[in-house]
Amino acid sequence: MDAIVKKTDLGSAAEMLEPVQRPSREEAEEAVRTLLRWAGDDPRREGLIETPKRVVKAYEEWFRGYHEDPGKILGKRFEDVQGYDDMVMLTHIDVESHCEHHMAPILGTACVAYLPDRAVVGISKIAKVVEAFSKRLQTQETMTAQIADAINDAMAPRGVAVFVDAKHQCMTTRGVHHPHVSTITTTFTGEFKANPELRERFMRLCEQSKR
Ligand SMILES: Nc1nc2c(ncn2[C@@H]2O[C@H](COP(=O)(O)OP(=O)(O)OP(=O)(O)O)[C@@H](O)[C@H]2O)c(=O)[nH]1
Ligand SMILES: [Zn+2]
Repeated sequence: MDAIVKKTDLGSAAEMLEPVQRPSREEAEEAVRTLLRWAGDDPRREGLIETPKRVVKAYEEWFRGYHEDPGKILGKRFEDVQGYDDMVMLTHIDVESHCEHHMAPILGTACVAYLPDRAVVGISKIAKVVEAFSKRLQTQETMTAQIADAINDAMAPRGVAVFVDAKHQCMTTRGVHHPHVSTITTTFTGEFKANPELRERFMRLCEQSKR
């Protein structure tokens, strides 16, 4: 029987390991040359000469979330909102991530809502938090939970709701080849978790915004 790998096991195992050393840019480019040879091509041919450099630059963009701190992003709050205490919700937040199993793109959208407790944050910061977690190697479940946790920890709102709908290219372009499958994940905290009506309102607004 296959072993069940729990995140907690991985966490404690990872804690015992030496911290990973970030390779130099040259080493990263050399790794790309190795993969090009593995794919069956010749990294010395003209069209591929600059490819390692471009791939490493693309990685900086796709994985920049490792260098972003969601707590800091959400650090500035506004209290002068005339007592507004209803849901603040963002829809159609683009999600461009990569799966941690195959490093293949995960493409979709997110809806995020929170119930403020006195203070709100600049709405762009919510989109930035989604980016900070999506620009990493992810599973959709982890990313969804991390977005909710970060908002919860930084703002202590009365509740957070996160909905992610995405396509995994490791499933659509390879493996099982199901090109139309979408994966939906949700995380609810606080009042969203406790109150089904509130949760349904969030889900309805999410669905409506997709039409
Ligand atoms: N739970 C979860 N699974 C994911 C996610 N992204 C990809 N996967 C799945 O992770 C699994 C990895 O499975 P493995 O059996 O280790 O690898 P594999 O043989 O390449 O899997 P196949 O994709 O089925 O060919 C696959 O079932 C993927 O569909 C994700 O965000 N969440
Ligand atoms: Zn995958």
